[in-house]
Amino acid sequence: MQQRLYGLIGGKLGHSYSKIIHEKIADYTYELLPLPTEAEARTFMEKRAFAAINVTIPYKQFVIPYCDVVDPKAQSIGAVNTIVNRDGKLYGYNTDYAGFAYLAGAHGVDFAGKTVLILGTGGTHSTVTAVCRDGGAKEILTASRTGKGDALLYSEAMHRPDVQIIVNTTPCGMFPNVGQCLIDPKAFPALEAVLDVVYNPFRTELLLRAEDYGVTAAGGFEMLVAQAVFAAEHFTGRQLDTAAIIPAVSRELRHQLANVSIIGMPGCGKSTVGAALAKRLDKKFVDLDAEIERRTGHNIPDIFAQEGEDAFRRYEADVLAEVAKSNSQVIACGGGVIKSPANTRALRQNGPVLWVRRPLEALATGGRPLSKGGAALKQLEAERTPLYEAASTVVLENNGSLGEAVDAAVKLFETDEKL
Ligand SMILES: Nc1ncnc2c1ncn2[C@@H]1O[C@H](COP(=O)(O)OP(=O)(O)O)[C@@H](O)[C@H]1O
Ligand SMILES: O=C(O)C1=C[C@@H](OP(=O)(O)O)[C@@H](O)[C@H](O)C1
Ligand SMILES: [Mg+2]
Repeated sequence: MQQRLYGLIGGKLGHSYSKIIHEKIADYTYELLPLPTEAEARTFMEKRAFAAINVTIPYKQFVIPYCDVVDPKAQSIGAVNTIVNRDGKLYGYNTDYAGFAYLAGAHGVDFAGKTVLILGTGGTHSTVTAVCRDGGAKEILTASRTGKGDALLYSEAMHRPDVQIIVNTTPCGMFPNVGQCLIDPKAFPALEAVLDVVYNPFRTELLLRAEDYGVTAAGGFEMLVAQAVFAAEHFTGRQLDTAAIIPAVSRELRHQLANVSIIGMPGCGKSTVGAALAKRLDKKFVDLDAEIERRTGHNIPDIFAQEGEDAFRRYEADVLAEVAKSNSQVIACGGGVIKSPANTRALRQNGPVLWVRRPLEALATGGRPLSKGGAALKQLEAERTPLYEAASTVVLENNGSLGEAVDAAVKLFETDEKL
């Protein structure tokens, strides 16, 4: 019997971060245990050959009858995500509940007296409903694709101007199908906050739009870490300093996974600083212009000369959409990337956007179709400054040596709390 087995069961576990998270907080080895079919899940649960497991889609309901004792909260929600084997008896808990409550609390979202709209009717819907209800929500509305039962259609939900908090529990906007969302936050005049249980990307399209609209927006990453920390307490039977551990682990992992995107005027040093920064942060370096040249088989001046700027912008948007979904990269963009709002959202979805500023007279101009120098460059700068300002989250003044610029960029990233 493998009584020391700790891990995660679920249908497909390809991109799970649970192993990394658990091994940061506890000293057991944590295995990813994919069980593609229900027959395999049944055999696994019947054998009980594990010390403790987490459970994910599609088995959170399925495992309940195998538990000898089910925590009342998990029972009423109808989902178990944590099972501990104590002397052959299985104890089931739901730490997603506390994980979601943590996420809301960490962002100052209080459900008391509020009208909440929950998107989706799947597994996480009942967990989120329980947190909202226990938190004293005034009214809880649900929207779904079919509008079956008590649910509204998404189109109907858009006509509820009383909605103050929106929670997405669907996989819409999740990697690899980023850039999609079910409703537009702009349709809700009383909106205060949007929470999304999706954690990859860090900011889904729904959250990016909510941020643009000026309301509190938080993704599921801290919920993922929090549910794991609460599960680790059950696994080990020890109380952890959750208030300190959850933010520390979230912060460390976010820094590890985040992209840093670099924007700024053509010739300001994005590619040069970016390549050095990637080495220092141990991230993959992607130069967007080089990637466009690689994928199209043409160099940038030729694309401008033969197909024009509009065609170049389409290549740029397509390549960026693909590149920006992956993690742990430094992405040096071309100077004009900020001309499209969809591009700036793509950059922002997985980390900070660094604006490199360099005096106009110091900008390199060679091989740059739009950098003719003189008055034209000054005009370009005047047009783009507000766009760089709006798209960026941090600013790097590149007016000393290259080494100084790279050191400053590393420091800006390491001290960034808004990743
Ligand atoms: N602080 C700096 N000191 C000296 N040269 C710099 C500095 N920053 C950038 N450069 C130089 O400017 C040129 C343009 O840099 P590059 O990274 O290609 O810019 P971008 O990608 O923004 O167009 C390169 O030759 C680079 O070495
Ligand atoms: O500013 C721009 O519109 C452009 C900047 C260039 O990249 P750099 O900023 O790296 O020179 C390149 O993408 C293209 O020539 C268009
Ligand atoms: Mg460049």
